Amino acid sequence: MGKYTIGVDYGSLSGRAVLVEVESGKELATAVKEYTHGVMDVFLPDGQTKLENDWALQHPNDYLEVLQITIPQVLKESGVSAVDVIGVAIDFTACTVLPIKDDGTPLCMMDQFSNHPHSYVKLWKHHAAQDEANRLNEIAEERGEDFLKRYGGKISSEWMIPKVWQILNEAPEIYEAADQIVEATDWVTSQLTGEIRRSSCTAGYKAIWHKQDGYPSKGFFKALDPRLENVVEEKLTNEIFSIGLKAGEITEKAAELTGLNPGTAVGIANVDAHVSVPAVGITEPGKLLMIMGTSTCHVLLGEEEKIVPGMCGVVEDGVIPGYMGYEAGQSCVGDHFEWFIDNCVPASYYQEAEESNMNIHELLTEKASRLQVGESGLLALDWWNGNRSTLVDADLTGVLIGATLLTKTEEIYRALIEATAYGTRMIIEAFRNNGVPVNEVYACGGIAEKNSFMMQIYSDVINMEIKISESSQTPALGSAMFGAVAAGKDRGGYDSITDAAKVMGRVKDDTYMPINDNAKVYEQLYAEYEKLYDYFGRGENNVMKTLKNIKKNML
Ligand SMILES: Nc1ncnc2c1ncn2[C@@H]1O[C@H](COP(=O)(O)OP(=O)(O)O)[C@@H](O)[C@H]1O
Ligand SMILES: O=C(CO)[C@H](O)[C@H](O)COP(=O)(O)O
Repeated sequence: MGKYTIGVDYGSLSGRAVLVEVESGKELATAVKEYTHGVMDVFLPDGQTKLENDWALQHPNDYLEVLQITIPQVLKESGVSAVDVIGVAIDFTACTVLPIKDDGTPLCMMDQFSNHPHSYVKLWKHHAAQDEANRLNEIAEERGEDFLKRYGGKISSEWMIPKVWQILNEAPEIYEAADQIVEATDWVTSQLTGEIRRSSCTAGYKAIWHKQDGYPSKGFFKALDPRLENVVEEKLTNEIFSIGLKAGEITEKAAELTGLNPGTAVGIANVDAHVSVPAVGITEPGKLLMIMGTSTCHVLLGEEEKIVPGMCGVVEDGVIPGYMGYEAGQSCVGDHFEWFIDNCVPASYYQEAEESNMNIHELLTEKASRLQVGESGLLALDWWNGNRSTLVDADLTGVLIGATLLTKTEEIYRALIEATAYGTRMIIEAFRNNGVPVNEVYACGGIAEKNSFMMQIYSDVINMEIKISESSQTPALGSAMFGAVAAGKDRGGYDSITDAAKVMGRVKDDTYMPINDNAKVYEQLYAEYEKLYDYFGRGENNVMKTLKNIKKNML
């Protein structure tokens, strides 16, 4: 009898489940549920409580709806009986965090807090804790804190401690009422198993936890704010579980919600980017995976703990047990194009797209692909949502240089694509220059799947071959693999993620190869990008921050 495993991937706008055959890695069914509340960045669900600039919240009930709708749907669509599903695991955007009570109830789902913005889930791209991040980085630097090096020299405002501190600063009553502040991936997993077991992946990359040293010292937290001295014991926990372990089993309550059998193995939770690595078959150093969607994450394995300025983090066992897992990223990739189509594309283009039976991205891509490299005379910086790597500064903003009265919409679209490719090259060079080899490049995610023109640009800009994931649901497949590992070989799964990757992870036969002539021109353009990057990003011209301050004072 065949055995099956389910992975659920929670993205920025929707959750997707995939049901996979364990012995072949074949995906039998997929189901998607858009979040009912989407991303809340203007109002709370009451439609009245206004959110400030740089906020991005979600509703935890949307995550439970994903389980309730997609899991029964993949079971039904595949015709697989729940008895034959041996494991399940999830992955999530991160750092996406929420305050909860000890029994798992999110504060925002309690009447007294439902109108309080700080009681909701803070999505990874909630950037309103930048002040806290800045202060944290200053204090850590003054104290010579060793951990800073492991996070590329700076802790991002997207990560756990700045977000926790923001809650404490702006809503001490919420901080006080929370028994724990937890990553959404660990919370949803606890809704399946009945117990919170925090993952080494989320703790390591997002909460400054280290396998040998644990969290930063009490002295450090006290230096941030005396009220934070015991934050680990009071709101986090010292007990961290390695990815690849079993988090528990499906409870009776979770069985009712999902249609799975009680007792089904549940894997320790993962992050969407990291979980994708084994799903493309990577289990060794030197192979960088780009997970390209709303944002892009770059994940890479290494043998040793090297210090790479501006990376997001290096975590032992953070991706594949036995290796150092490196992460870097760009906070705005798909979002870059989304902003453009929402704000800068004339109605005539939409009309043309409709007449040509294309979506607007496809039309703009098609028009942009008719241009020669360098023909538009444009160059952009990809910082519309700040810069995660290598500058770690959410206060940086976008730049477009070279526009004239003749500049066309598709030229700007192409310049924005190119900007994200230059940003990726900057990251690859940072790894290489600091002793972490990048010998091969892989890509997965919505953009790697949907936009081959963009992938060709990336190949030309980085001047390397790019291999593409075979799965269109790579993170969900990775989670399904971790579900099979949680079940273990005795129950029909695998004993390690490396074993699972050998069978279940794969890439397409067709790859992108750099086009020499294009690569030569991109070399010149990249040199100009590098100059702008340093000029605006490293303090020579702080105009972006000055403008932000003026804007803040006007609000
Ligand atoms: N053809 C396309 N070319 C470039 N970007 C696209 C295209 N289609 C969608 N996008 C962008 O991709 C992002 C969604 O990526 P996806 O991987 O599906 O989601 P997520 O990152 O939330 O997992 C959106 O920001 C959207 O603007
Ligand atoms: O920080 C991350 C992972 O560490 C991701 O950028 C975040 O999870 C969002 O992912 P996506 O672009 O797929 O929505």
